[in-house]
Amino acid sequence: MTALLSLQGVSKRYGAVKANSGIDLVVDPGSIHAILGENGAGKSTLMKLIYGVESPDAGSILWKGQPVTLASPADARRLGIGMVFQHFSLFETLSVVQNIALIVPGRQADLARRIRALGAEFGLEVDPEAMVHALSVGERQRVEIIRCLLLEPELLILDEPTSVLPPQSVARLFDTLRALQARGMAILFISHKLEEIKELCDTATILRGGQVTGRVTPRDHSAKDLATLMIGRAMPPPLPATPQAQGEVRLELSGLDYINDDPFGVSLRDVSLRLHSGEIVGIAGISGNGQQELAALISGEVMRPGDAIRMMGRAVGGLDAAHRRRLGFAFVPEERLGRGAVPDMSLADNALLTAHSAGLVQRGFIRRGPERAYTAAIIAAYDVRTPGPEAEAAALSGGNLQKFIMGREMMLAPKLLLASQPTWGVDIGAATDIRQRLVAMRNEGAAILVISEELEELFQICDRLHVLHKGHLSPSLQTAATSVEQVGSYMIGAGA
Ligand SMILES: Nc1ncnc2c1ncn2[C@@H]1O[C@H](COP(=O)(O)OP(=O)(O)OP(=O)(O)O)[C@@H](O)[C@H]1O
Repeated sequence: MTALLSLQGVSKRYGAVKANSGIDLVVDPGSIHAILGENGAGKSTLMKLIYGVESPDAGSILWKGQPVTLASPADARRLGIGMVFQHFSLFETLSVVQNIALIVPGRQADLARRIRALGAEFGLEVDPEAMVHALSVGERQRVEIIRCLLLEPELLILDEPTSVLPPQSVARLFDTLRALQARGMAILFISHKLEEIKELCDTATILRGGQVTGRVTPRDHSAKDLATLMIGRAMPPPLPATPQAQGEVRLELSGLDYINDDPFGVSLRDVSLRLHSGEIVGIAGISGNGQQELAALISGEVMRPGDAIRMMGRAVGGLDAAHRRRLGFAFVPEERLGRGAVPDMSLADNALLTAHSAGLVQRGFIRRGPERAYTAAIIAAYDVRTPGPEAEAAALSGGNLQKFIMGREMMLAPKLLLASQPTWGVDIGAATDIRQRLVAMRNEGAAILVISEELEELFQICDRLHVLHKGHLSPSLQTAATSVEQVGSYMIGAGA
């Protein structure tokens, strides 16, 4: 059988960083092939070379046995290669169908019909007329996947497609991918979720430090084995949460109502919760059920004067984000690039954005030395793989940028931390580390609110859980006394 795609000795460097070196890869038609590796191992770079976003410095790429030069994604698409990116590439001010029409030929009315049909067939429902800015991360990803499928590729590259999908959608997506495979499509699948890889993929290529370090059949290995192969060492054991006496209330929402004037947004109804010092409370739920709105109201991105939101004992509804931070609040937003970090600014300047109170500014001037030292400390403590504080945020791999943003906020030792999707895109070793640090902060008395779609994560670190569904918050559930099934039924609005 001629390989659909083969790479021979492919290398790519960015300055001093060898992102890929001497990579050999063979992708057969109709196979689902995983690319495994820790954050910064070079997975995304490799996919960019295959999709024509970047050109290799050395080596060759063969498509159906013929050498090809992929000078742009348009070249790759012409051959039959489609890609869904980890960072979304949709225009916020256009509707779903308008975005798709930029790449997929056809009249908008026909496209809208096909979008609905594909959505229904593959469990990727999305309203073709919805404006992208009003969509949740999960919905945006659905749009990206649909856009690719409409072009009927022979090779589909998926860069962490499941990281924002709820469990039910992951199962449906896998059914979709198997159906596509049965029609002969090959799939390159990047994920940090090893159980998913074992379930879905026929073969896996493991990268470490930009080189291929192994080729395995994932089904024949335990997730623990795969993790060890990937990170080159054994995983640390989880840190148990020590029981805590309940401390003071650090965040209190009482009957919070929020009428969203965006017709595609979610309104919040009568949301109440209390978060004490020394506890981690999780907000579970499928994305697009009010998580963005809740985070915006708590962080101060959206202000609503009144008494419904209290932080550290003060009504903060009318205070802006900077003011809330001065009370000891820190925030990790869901979107890393854009909200979490300014892409074309250095890491040092990105650190300054929220850490200026940590002695980095004097009489209005930035103190470059302390700024650099502070950033270097984040990089070291959180194992952020980057050349240093001067690197641009956009040059970091997705997981490393997430580690940096989490580190930046946790280094502030806040009294109250709100973290949305704290380990999104982070490899299993680093995710374990971030969760351990959250538990350690809690053990030292911080109050932590975690918004996550990963139930496993929430069950692992939270003392209590609430579930958000269509803007309603479930009652508080003690993690030790609830079950995945009970939380799952709240997630789909079926109550307890
Ligand atoms: N545009 C760029 N400029 C400079 N360095 C880059 C650029 N893109 C990637 N790199 C570097 O190349 C290396 C590989 O990054 P890549 O994004 O391919 O990793 P990854 O395996 O996909 O990681 P993740 O799991 O975190 O997404 C990293 O050290 C990264 O910092």
